[in-house]
Amino acid sequence: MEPLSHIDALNHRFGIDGIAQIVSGKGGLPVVQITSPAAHAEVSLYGAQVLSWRPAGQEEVLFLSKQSHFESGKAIRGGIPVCFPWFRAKADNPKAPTHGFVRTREWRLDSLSVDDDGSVTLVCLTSSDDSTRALWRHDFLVAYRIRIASTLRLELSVMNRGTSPLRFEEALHSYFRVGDIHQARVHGLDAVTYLDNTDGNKSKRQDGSLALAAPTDNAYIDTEAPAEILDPVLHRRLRTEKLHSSTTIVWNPWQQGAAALSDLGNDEWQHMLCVEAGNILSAAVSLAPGEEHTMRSTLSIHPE
Ligand SMILES: O=P(O)(O)OC[C@H]1O[C@H](O)[C@H](O)[C@@H](O)[C@@H]1O
Repeated sequence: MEPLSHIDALNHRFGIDGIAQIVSGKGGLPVVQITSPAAHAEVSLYGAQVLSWRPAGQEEVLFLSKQSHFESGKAIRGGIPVCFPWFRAKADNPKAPTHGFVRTREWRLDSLSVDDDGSVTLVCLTSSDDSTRALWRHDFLVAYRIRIASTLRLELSVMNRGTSPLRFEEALHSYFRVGDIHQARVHGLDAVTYLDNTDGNKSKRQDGSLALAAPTDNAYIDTEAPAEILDPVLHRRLRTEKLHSSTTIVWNPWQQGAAALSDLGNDEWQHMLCVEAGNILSAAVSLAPGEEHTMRSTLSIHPE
């Protein structure tokens, strides 16, 4: 008998008839496709990256670039990349991959199940090996629990499996689809201090809701509160709630930044907005040997 292909073997072990199957996605990367009465979703095992989430009766919530690479060694532009164990460039090694190494490696699918309430949960794992130790010397296990329903709940758990303390940054780098970036507003950050990465990380204070009008790369600090994107064009409000995340990053490269990104189409920046749950910069997380930290982000969509 012929050995099963990687995708067939995953399906054989984890597929759920009529609800979840593993398919060969773009570039041959394995993708878990979920179709339940509550939502449709796609999760790439490469990066454990949610690429699509469409609650029943709603339009697609996430932005995915039409020009994205789908290729081993390159990041997928869009959906919800997982950034770990550093965010942006690695402070002591500018040659290391930006946002860490877990978004450019295939994760292991650990379980796929339907819960009593009809929601579908998958758990993906990744852990230290020689290739990660070459970039970051620590021993770790990351478990990512993705619960797909009319809300999308993401829980990223990091465990220190080594014998010395470790310190890491993390983010769930959500790319949201918006009708028109010029008309979208972010609520929930009023009076919050942020570090403006387009201006040497100068400390500034948000006054009222955020309307973007230029390249924006802000790290809002000490913010555990929910944020909402109001989208008058798509007539919806996207709410992001979080737990054990004290940084909210808001990013849009604007026209000039987008022009420098080969994996983003010319006008696509007008239809995306990143509002990310994270712990970065001085909010990096420290774990003693054996300790574990879980950050949660819950997304929901509401008509306006
Ligand atoms: O191009 P990438 O490596 O995916 O990063 C895209 C962006 O991600 C985050 O939002 C950072 O705050 C930005 O500084 C960065 O430019």
